[in-house]
Amino acid sequence: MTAAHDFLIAPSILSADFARLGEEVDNVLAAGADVVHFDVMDNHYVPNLTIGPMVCKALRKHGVTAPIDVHLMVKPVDRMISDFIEAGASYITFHPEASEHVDRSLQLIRDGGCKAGLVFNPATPLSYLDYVMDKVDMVLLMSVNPGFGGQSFIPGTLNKLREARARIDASHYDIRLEIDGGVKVDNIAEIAAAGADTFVAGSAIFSAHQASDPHGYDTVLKQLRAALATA
Ligand SMILES: O=C(CO)[C@@H](O)[C@H](O)COP(=O)(O)O
Repeated sequence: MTAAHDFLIAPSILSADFARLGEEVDNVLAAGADVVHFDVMDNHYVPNLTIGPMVCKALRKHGVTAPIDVHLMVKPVDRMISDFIEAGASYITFHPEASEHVDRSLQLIRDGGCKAGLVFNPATPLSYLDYVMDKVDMVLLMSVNPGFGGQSFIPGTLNKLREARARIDASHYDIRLEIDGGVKVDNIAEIAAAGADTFVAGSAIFSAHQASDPHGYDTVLKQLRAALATA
């Protein structure tokens, strides 16, 4: 199991104010976030449409140096992989059922100098990892059905996390186990105890910054870390 100090918190910018995206990203990173989680939706693989490589490039140009974790919810995936490599992504993850050639897509990501990952919807079996564990740097378990922020954590994901953690530990590869969907201050410790080491949180973080609480991001990130310390 990953050491507690290795927990990473990745705010999902899906819940940020897109009209002030650069400032929003600066503020969550200044408040102690580790990674920028970047949700790409195509209104085909998932029923929503968000942002593409130009926005990733713009964040790099704006001065963001933190890792950018690009979650591709698109089909097909390979063209977007090349574009996000060029745009400055750090991690690129995709859904295996959205790629005709999973091994090739993983290799494309690594050949471009990025870390590669597979994403599992709540009902997608972990068996997609068979035969490609050596090409994976990240396993991302969705704890909601993809497409929207603000949904509730699906409790069955805890058992799936335990199963994924066992697979990763048995593989002896250096693979991060990320969880995405409905992560909050009151459930993050239980999620960590089930094996996750990287935590995407959208609404929990971005809803914390309000006019009445200008330090909301600091407060919620401290609360998430304090909860993780108990895991
Ligand atoms: O990829 C997705 C949704 O498809 C997520 O990254 C959500 O954006 C997480 O939002 P919260 O559940 O934390 O509000």
